[in-house]
Amino acid sequence: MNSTISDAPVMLSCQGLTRVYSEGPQDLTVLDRLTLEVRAGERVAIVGSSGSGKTTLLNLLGGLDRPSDGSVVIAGESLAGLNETRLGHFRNRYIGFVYQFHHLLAEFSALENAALPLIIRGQRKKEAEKRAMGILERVGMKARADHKPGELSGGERQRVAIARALVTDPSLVLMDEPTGNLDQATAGTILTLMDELASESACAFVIVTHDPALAAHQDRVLRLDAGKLLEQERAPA
Ligand SMILES: Nc1ncnc2c1ncn2[C@@H]1O[C@H](COP(=O)(O)OP(=O)(O)OP(=O)(O)O)[C@@H](O)[C@H]1O
Repeated sequence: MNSTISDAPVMLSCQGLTRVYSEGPQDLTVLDRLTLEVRAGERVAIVGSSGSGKTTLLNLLGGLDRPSDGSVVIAGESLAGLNETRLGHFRNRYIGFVYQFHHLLAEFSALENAALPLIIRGQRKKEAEKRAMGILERVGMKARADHKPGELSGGERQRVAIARALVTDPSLVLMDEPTGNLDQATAGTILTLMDELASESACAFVIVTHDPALAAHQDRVLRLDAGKLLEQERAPA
């Protein structure tokens, strides 16, 4: 970790984080007293085999699911203390999500989709769309801004979802395979944008990925194994 990041405030902290699924015939402990700390401006990749619990972890970090035990604290706020309404406001204010299924609204244009978090926050449409257009330009989607998701390719939809996640200037961005649908050149554009945001606005990133190149590009790589996160040794450059 470079010294600027190690001095930065903690943006995300998990202590004793545990998730047990009790729906089946046997309890399944997917996360087992896991610890995680991510600082402002830091980008952390989470890797691990299929079924190791990466999506489960991401859902807990984003407050989309509640832990069986332990805490998630983001920007000093413990998610356990927030009811669903306040959690919704908190998410809109602090967290950007990029999920594999990007959940763009089919009847809205790329621009309207990207502007939506700002509209929800109460910003005027014109201002929201101006800001959204700026981000769409940075992900190479300005020329397609008027198109609806059904008229876009998978990679283009992914870029709109990334623009939507970043439009609010969030403190923490949670990403699940963000470059999964993208060719190398477009993935490179997204990586550059993430680098810029991490340094410009001290945004913290937690990125779940199977892509070794994407993982290696981040400040730290953590492997999820047997319910815990282990620091992964880096290959020498
Ligand atoms: N709602 C649920 N109820 C019961 N078990 C679940 C539930 N969600 C996930 N699991 C189980 O928890 C384990 C972890 O699942 P999870 O989706 O978090 O893994 P993952 O690391 O994201 O996998 P992949 O890389 O394949 O997406 C799996 O064994 C899965 O079957």
